[in-house]
Amino acid sequence: MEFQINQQRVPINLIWLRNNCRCENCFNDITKENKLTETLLHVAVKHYSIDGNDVHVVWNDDHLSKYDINWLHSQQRPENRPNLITWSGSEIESQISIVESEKAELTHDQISKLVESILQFGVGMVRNVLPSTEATEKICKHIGPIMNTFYGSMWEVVQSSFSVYKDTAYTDKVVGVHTDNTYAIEPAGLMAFHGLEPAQQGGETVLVDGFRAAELLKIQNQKHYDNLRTVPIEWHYNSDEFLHINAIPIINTSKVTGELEQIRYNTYHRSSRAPFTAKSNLDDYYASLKAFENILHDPKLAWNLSLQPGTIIFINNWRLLHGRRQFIGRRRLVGCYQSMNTLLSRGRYFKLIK
Ligand SMILES: C[N+](C)(C)CCCC[C@H](N)C(=O)O
Ligand SMILES: O=C(O)CCC(=O)C(=O)O
Repeated sequence: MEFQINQQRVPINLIWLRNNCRCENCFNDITKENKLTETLLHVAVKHYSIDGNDVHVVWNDDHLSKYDINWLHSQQRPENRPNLITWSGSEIESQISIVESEKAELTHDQISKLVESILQFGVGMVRNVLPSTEATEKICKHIGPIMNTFYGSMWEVVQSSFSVYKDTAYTDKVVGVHTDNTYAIEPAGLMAFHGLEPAQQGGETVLVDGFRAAELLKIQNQKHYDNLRTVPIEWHYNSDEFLHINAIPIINTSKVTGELEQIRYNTYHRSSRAPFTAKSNLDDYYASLKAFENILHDPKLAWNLSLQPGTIIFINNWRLLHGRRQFIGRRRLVGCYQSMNTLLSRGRYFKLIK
């Protein structure tokens, strides 16, 4: 049905409209929960009227509904998120938000700026933080709850943990750019790193914008892009009692908007199972994978930085790939994972997403 609203003809589905009535019998305005326990299908409008910003509807069963015009419009489209700005290399350093904390406290505006930077660029920083796990945790909790995984909640990257996790991250070797938890059903959305004890030599961090890499792949060869977007590939984490396996494509787009949503790439955790595509397509798939890796490893895309005590870097683990150079001597990072739900919820709280 089309409603004539402010000289505009606005197409509205009546079943949607009736099942989203906001009156006190249909909707709990305290809990924001629907009260209708099943979908009402056989609905018809007896008549409707417009009074300023309100649309009044009388339904065929004489039920009365009132809707705000702006709300009606807003519910016909996906939520708006800050414009994604993709980047290559260290150009990004001057664009991201770097907020200065005071005694591991952040103001409302500082947290909003940090979350906006992470939503836009995939990265943000907090400086002037006491070089301790406790101060790091306090800052991270300003964004929201910390994820507790088999690595623990606040975790550290030190070589002494290798015997538990048996993962290259817990060595002094180079770790190529990757996203974490590719083997998980839901990878951590946000990673915080605080370099409490930089190595004597080496250990620098490398960041790559995976969305920029995916954009470049799509421009270079749509078939390569489609291969990585459609073919599930199996990832695993296999260490004593930690046995995680999941098969998900490398490039994942939103089912609502079609926009890039998640990059999952970690060559260390790619399992031995063949990618889930026709055997006849496997050679092409590996050519697509190689083309993407060539882009990921292009020095022009890399932002090389050194994590120093006092600065926490927050990265969107669904978008940015991180890695590190090999190092000599003792090196200790602390940090945590936080969920994508937490990051996006904070974006809504600060009205960055609406
Ligand atoms: C970040 N933290 C120290 C907890 C884990 C380090 C290992 C991450 C693992 N290689 C993965 O790709 O998920
Ligand atoms: O050691 C680092 O800088 C990062 C290690 C790593 O890749 C990780 O913890 O996921």
